[in-house]
Amino acid sequence: MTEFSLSQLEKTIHERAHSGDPDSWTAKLYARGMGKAAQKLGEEAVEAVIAAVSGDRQALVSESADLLYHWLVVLGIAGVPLDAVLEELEQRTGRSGIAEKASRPSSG
Ligand SMILES: N=c1c2ncn([C@@H]3O[C@H](COP(=O)(O)OP(=O)(O)OP(=O)(O)O)[C@@H](O)[C@H]3O)c2ncn1[C@@H]1O[C@H](COP(=O)(O)O)[C@@H](O)[C@H]1O
Repeated sequence: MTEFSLSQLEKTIHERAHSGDPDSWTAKLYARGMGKAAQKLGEEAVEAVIAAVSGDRQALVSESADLLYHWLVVLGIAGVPLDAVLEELEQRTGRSGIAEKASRPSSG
């Protein structure tokens, strides 16, 4: 199990975005703005879908990494912290009733 976390990547993205390093892909994406970053997010999502339906496990791993990176860039440009998304997901675990339904004995 890796120690790496999305929270760590979010911090790296924030640092690189404001680094002024001309070799930084993150800084370039931030400079090009939300339109380009969102386009890249969409492209990576499509590539992940293609990998999934074609059964290419290694490509799915790689495209998923690209997808998560570009998703964090889009969140960063939008000024939405990763924590806001995690809190939303956390709330849904209580709101959906899925856990309650799963623990309820079947009536049939
Ligand atoms: N996880 C990533 C990551 N995943 C993908 N990419 C980059 O995303 C780009 C997407 O590749 P594409 O071939 O789709 O894009 P392209 O064809 O070059 O671009 P367009 O023609 O679409 O404009 C590549 O340049 C990849 O290097 C990433 N760039 C950076 N990171 C992380 O961000 C950190 C900081 O990176 P820099 O900002 O480059 O220092 C790195 O240490 C990594 O942890």
